[in-house]
Amino acid sequence: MSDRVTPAVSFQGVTRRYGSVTAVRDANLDIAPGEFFALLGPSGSGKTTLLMLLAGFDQASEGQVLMSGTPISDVPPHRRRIGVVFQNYALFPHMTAAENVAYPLKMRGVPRAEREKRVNAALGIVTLADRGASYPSQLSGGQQQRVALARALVFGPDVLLMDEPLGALDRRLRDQMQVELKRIQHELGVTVIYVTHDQSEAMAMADRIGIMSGGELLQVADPETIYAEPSNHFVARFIGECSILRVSTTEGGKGYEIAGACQELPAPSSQPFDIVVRPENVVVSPASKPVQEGEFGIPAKIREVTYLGAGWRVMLELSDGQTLMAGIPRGHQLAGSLTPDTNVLATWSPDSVAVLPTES
Ligand SMILES: Nc1ncnc2c1ncn2[C@@H]1O[C@H](COP(=O)(O)OP(=O)(O)OP(=O)(O)O)[C@@H](O)[C@H]1O
Repeated sequence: MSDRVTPAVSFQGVTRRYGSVTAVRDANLDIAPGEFFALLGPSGSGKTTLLMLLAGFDQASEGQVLMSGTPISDVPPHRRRIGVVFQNYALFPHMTAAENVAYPLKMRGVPRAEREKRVNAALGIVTLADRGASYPSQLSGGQQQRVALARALVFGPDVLLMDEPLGALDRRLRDQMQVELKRIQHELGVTVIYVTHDQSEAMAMADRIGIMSGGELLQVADPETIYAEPSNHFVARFIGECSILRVSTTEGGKGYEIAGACQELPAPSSQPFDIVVRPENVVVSPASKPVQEGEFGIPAKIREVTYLGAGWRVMLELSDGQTLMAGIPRGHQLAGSLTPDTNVLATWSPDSVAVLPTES
């Protein structure tokens, strides 16, 4: 993010404790205006707590939260210019869609004529202009979530917080809504902070992702960087599939060795280290194939084969017992002979792996 732009949202040294539980620990994070930021992590990692602190439904134990450079601890939730959408829509069942959307405006004392204009515009944005008179029970899950979104957007918030907003929808509808949400965000230029535990959703939608575990922000980066250069084992495993292999350097430090296979390749100075290998970067060849210059090659044995439709996922075992996952596309020369106990050669380009410090 550019240094010149005042962040729409900043968390500065934010910690939140509940008795002996530290829900968020020393969070430091700047989110740019108009950014789509995903908070991704397993259940209980502190994602919702961060949102609640920003929305004003909770107070930090330490540190401060700023919006557009101004600390907001004394600003009540309804004055923070933040819209919130949760997984369970939280629509009022006795109000029509239009009345639901009008509610925040009514609370803010917006006159009737202006209210109607804005409600129609908000329902138009979520492509429900013709359903204003419907009650929530007459709408599908996806439509109800659109109404909730219109209600969060109707007063023109600077920041939109979404906590697992698509969690209750089936896969197909979720994919559609992802595209829709991106369109709306683009159209309005609103800053979005989006909580999810679904890594593919975060990858598909976010400009940047913050990975949380145990109350800590482990890595904040764009999706490509998180995938290609995870900062530790947890991030590597949480985002996509991978194998993490223990590596040692060869004598003289001129190369590295995995399960007895050596290659003259540049190695990091801290030893030993691990590498993260993504299955799509592993090429599986007949065992007799020689290793080409510039690639890392290692003999392996097929342990398990899983058919995925578009190809196969194979689990390979190295001579020291480490496992390596590889993707085999349809039409691959070994497609017909992918059987357990077959000896193969696994190769990859050293550029395609991430290097990580060893973790015990
Ligand atoms: N009001 C509270 N009182 C006590 N502990 C709480 C409270 N709110 C959250 N916690 C604890 O703080 C930790 C973080 O919770 P949080 O809801 O922020 O996680 P999350 O990542 O949003 O999880 P999920 O994906 O399940 O919603 C958890 O251990 C939770 O039990």
